[in-house]
Amino acid sequence: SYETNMLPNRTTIVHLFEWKWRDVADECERFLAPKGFGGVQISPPSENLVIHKDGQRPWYERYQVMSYKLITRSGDQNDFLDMTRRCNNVGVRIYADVVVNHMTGAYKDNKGTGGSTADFNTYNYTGVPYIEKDFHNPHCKISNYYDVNEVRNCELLGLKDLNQTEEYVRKKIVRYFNKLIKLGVAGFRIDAAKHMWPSDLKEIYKQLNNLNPEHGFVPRTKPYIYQEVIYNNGEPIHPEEYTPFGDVTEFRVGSELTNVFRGKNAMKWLISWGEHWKILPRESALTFIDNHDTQRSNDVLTYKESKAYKAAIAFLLAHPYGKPRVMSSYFFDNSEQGPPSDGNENIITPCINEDDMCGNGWVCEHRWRQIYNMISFRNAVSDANIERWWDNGNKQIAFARGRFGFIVFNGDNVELNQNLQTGLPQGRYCDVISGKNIGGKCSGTTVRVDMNGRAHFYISQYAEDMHIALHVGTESKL
Ligand SMILES: O=C(NCCCOc1c(-c2ccc(O)c(O)c2)oc2cc(O)cc(O)c2c1=O)[C@@H]1CCCN1C(=O)/C=C/c1ccc(O)c(O)c1
Repeated sequence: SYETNMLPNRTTIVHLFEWKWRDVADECERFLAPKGFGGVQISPPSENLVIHKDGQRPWYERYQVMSYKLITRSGDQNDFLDMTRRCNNVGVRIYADVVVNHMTGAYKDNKGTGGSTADFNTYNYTGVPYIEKDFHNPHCKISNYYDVNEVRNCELLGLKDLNQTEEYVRKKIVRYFNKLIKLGVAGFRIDAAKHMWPSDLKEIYKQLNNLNPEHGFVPRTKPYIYQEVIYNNGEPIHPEEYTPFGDVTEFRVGSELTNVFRGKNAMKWLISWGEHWKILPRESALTFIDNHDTQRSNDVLTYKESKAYKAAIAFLLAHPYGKPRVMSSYFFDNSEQGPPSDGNENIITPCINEDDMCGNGWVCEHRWRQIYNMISFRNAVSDANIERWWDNGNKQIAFARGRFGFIVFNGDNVELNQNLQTGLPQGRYCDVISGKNIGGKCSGTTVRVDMNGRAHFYISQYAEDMHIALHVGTESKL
């Protein structure tokens, strides 16, 4: 299993999708560090093609690479270093989303966010430089996901497919990764890893430098690598091909938990959550409910179904399986819509309202009390086992994490009214879902645990949230 390089009592990554580097740095200092977040996944920092579609900049332009220059709408190399310095200073790590499977598709304009140009027809990318020999030949498009050679050697959607088996291409990619390592990142999200040969990736990772001790990393620390491998039932390419040299994004967590928290599958089955559900071994799994891509399909829960979404996230964070990442989005009503921007196509800075939530187009799920309070729950319970599982045989469940935390869910269409054994030390606790401990008083529900660890729980089927969570950290225990 792979070390995430987060500080000891931090556990969770937040994906600040499309945020600017200066805004990430501000968020690290004013919110993420105080709330105990472990790290930030940032959008691809490499120069991308400027795409105009229906009068807007579609979000996926950032996955069409023009060069490895650190110039995007999120900022330039100086902004990047400012972000890593300030975030690492407060113990929040930076994980870069890196796109090295391909360059761009063919497009009517050929301008990059850093001014680089390219001739797509002759596969000539002057900003790197790459020329035709650096791409897979003969050129072909992926049409059959059951042909492993096609998936690796052909173009995804016409995106020019680099040949990572070629020494020159490997060198360019290694140099790009090592530049980011020198600039203080803690690791990488390898975009479209499924479309690259495992042997090539393994060879590339072997040439990566250790993390930069100037950013607070212990000398000789390896970057944390998690690889995007979307597994669809029956496809010949399996995530296990990639786990010998890095972690893998476990998409099935999002789809399975969506089924349960949308009520399609009884919650009681979650007693066996984990490898028993035919998902990756927990030490290799980067887990999430939704990501920037899947949140645009209707296949998984997102901020748009907020009650079920908050409960699914709470379960993800309360359960020891995997290394979780939470999504932080901007509002969108069409699937190609890019981030909130001004009249000059500049991404606008999220504004923070007096209720600590974001405004001007940003959802900022990570600032929802029901979500950030579960980050500190996960930190507080650390690696304690699941104990004292209870369920009503259907859609009401509860479980403890050792003697450090306890969580109850009511997904039924009847009230939950139970006296349960929590295993927690005697005392009064604030439910961190309905409120928080403010100066020794609970702004939401207060739960008394008696000397035998028992407590009474009531959750109406009409309640704003379907769950209650308690833990021994100061956010909860009075
Ligand atoms: O309809 C679309 N795409 C076809 C279906 C999604 O296929 C894509 C997959 C993909 C999807 C499913 C798979 O099983 C798979 O092996 C690959 O990975 C990508 C990775 C990229 O770096 C850039 C891309 O354009 C894609 C992509 O289009 C729209 C319009 C173009 C971009 N796009 C999108 O929907 C963009 C999606 C996208 C972008 C970045 C990602 O990291 C990602 O996972 C998906």
